[in-house]
Amino acid sequence: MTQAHHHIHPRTVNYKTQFFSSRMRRAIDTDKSRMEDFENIMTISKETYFITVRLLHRESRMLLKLSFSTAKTVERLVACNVGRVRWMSTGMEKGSNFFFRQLFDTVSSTYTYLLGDMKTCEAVLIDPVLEHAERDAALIKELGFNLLYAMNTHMHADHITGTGKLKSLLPGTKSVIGKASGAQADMFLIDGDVVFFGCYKLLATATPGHTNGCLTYISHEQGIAFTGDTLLIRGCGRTDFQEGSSETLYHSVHNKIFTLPENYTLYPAHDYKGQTATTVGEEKKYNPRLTKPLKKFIDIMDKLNLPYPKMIDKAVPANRVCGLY
Ligand SMILES: N[C@@H](CCC(=O)N[C@@H](CSS)C(=O)NCC(=O)O)C(=O)O
Repeated sequence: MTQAHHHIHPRTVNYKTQFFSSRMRRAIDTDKSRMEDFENIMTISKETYFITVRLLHRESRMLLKLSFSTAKTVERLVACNVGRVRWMSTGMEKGSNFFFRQLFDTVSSTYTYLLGDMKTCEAVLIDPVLEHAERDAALIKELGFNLLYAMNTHMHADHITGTGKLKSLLPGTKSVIGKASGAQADMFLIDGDVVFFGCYKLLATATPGHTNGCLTYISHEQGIAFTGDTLLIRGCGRTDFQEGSSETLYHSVHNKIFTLPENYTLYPAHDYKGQTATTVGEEKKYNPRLTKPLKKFIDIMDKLNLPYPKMIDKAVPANRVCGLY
């Protein structure tokens, strides 16, 4: 199922709407007299309403941000400083059963992400690296997770995926990749597919350009997205091999990533400068490539002149079978 998101301009909202849970209503009612100025931003998909309400606390000048969905899967209370919009969390606040861990490979500068439901113990791993399969499996076991899926954002060229090895270390794990990647796996995703783990889910969104099969995995509940090599922090994936196309990548980013709410945190597959995450708002403002018009972007990409990844001749054939699925 494909989810289309439309942004409705902020407008006054009746906070007594039936969409609020009693817990949330109580929280607002308790301090009602001190709340001034509220607005809401609504994101509507086919099945869910995501509503963010901003309430300004008159005395402390704190901005309370309440995000929730009518699907009742999420209720977040995020406090941030007025003006600075410093998010305290991305849905990983106290009380949530959402588990998130960013892991790193220093050789290929690859990030691997472990996500889990701490209540049901179901987990997924995004973009594992072969050389760290044992580390990842040990962590998963230690934390008591049951790894459902070893997922790839795309067919990597700079390292061999850890998927195959993880399947043998953690029997029952299924390999997952985009159908358009042309790779072999246990499960193939197309745009709009949803992967479930416990009570959480990831929406697979096609973002081709670096490769044909590139997917961005979005968690609307947590306000986070895993962009693979499509969008890097202040950069983007190269487009000079596999099925690379600068024009396609540009449209993927502008239509599928930059249309997400600006406070969504983005987690890339790589960073070469020691940065760990970014946001949609930051990249829309500061990405030195993707803030440019299409023609200029293509010109920048044509002139990148990057050396081929050292592992490409080994990695691509191995990843065609997901490191043996
Ligand atoms: N030096 C590394 C490869 C670096 C590289 O080419 N990274 C890719 C993503 S992995 S295919 C990329 O798209 N980089 C874009 C950029 O602007 O850096 C190696 O030899 O493995």
